[in-house]
Amino acid sequence: PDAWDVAAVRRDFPILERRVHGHPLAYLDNAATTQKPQAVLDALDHYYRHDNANVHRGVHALAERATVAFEAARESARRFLNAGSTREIVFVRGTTEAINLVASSFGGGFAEGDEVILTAMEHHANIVPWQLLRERTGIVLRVLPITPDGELDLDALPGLFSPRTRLLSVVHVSNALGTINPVRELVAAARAHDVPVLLDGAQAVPHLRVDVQALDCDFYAFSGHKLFGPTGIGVLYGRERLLEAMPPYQGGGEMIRTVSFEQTTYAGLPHRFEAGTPDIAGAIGLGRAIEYLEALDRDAAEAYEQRLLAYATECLTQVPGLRIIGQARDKVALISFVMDGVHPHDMGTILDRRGLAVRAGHHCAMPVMTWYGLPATSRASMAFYNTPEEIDRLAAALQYAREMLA
Ligand SMILES: Cc1ncc(COP(=O)(O)O)c(CNc2co[nH]c2=O)c1O
Repeated sequence: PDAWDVAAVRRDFPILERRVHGHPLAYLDNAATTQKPQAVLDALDHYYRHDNANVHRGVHALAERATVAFEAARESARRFLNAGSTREIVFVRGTTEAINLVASSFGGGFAEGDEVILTAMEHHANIVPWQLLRERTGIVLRVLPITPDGELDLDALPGLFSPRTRLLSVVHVSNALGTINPVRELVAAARAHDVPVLLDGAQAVPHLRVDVQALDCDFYAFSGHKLFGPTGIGVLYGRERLLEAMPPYQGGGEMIRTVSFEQTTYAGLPHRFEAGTPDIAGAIGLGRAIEYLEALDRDAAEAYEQRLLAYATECLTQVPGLRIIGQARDKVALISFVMDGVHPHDMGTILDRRGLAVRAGHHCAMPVMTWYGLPATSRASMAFYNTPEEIDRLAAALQYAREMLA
C-alpha cells in the first residue's frame, strides 16, 4: 500500500483543482516553479491582514510582531539546511541573487588569473555572474564536461584544479537533465585542494534533504518558489567564517550600524547582506512552506516521486520517436525529451491544449543543449502531488502528437 496519500496531499494545493482548456490541470512544470499549499497562502494573507509592519528597530507592537515572524522564518531556513547558525542564513530574492552576491562579494577579492571551476551542466544563474566577474577582474573559468548520459565527467575534475583555483561552483541537481550530482564527492575533491564550494540547490531542495554541515559546502543557494513557497524570496547559506570576511553586497538601510559622510560601519551577520526593506511576507511564506514540508513524511514523498519517475520513464520510452535526454543513474523526478519531427514548442502547445503544463526550450541551460546538439527540449518535472494518471495523460498526448505531426 502506498505510504504516500497523494489525494490527501493534493487537497492542500487549491490550484490543482483547476481546469485548463476544459481539461483538469496536470501541472508538470515544477522545475520552473512549484504550486503553493493553502498553509502558505494563509500565512501571506495573515501577515498582511494582522501583522504588517516594517522590521527591525520598530518600537511598536506590529513592528515587533513582524520582526519576530521574519526572524522565525530565518530560523526555519537554518533548520531546513541544518546550518550552524542563523548568522549564516541570508535572505535574497532567489538562487540567482544568491550566486550574484557570492560572485560580487566573495569573488570581488579574486585576482586576474585566479580560477573558478564550473560545469557544463550549469543553469545560466551559475554561469553569467562568473562571466561578469571575469569581465571585472580577469579571472579564468574552467568547465567540467558532462557525459552522454548527463552525468558530470568526474575523471576530468582533478585536472581542473590548480594553485590558482579559488572556487568550485556546481549545481546540486540539474534543471535540464534531472541529474543529482555527487556533491559530497565534489566537496571532498575541492577540500583536498583547499578550495571552497558553492552548491546551487534550486532544484535539489524540493526533492532531497539538504544538510550543509554534512555536505561541508561553503555556500548553498535556493529559491523559495521552487520549494512550494513564494517567488522573490530565497536563501544563501554561507559558512560564517567566509561571510564575516566578505564586504557588503548592497548598501542602504538595515545593513548599517552607524552612518556619517565620513565613515559608515556595517551591521553584523546576516543583516550586513540584507540592504533595504526585505520581502517580509515572502520570508514568512517561505518559513511556512518549510514547516509544511517538515510535517510531511519526506522519505515517503521521495520514494513516491522515484516511483513516479520510473513509471514516467517507462511510459515515455514506449512512445515511438521519443528520446529521453539525460539518463543519469541518480535523478529527481524530471524528464527532458525530444521527439523526431515535433519541435518542443509545438509539443508544448499540443500538451497545453489537453491541460498538460510542461516546459519547452533551453531551460536557461544553453550549454547543456549545445552539448546534446539540440536547440531545445520538452521537460516534464514532477512533484509529490503529481499522479500516475497525469503521466498516462502525458503519454497519450505524446502518442497523439506523434501521429499528428511526425
Ligand atoms: C538549477 C537552477 N539554478 C538557478 C535557477 C534560478 O532560480 P531563480 O533565481 O529562482 O530564477 C534555477 C531556476 N530554474 C528554472 C526557472 O524556470 N525554469 C527553470 O528550470 C535552476 O533550476
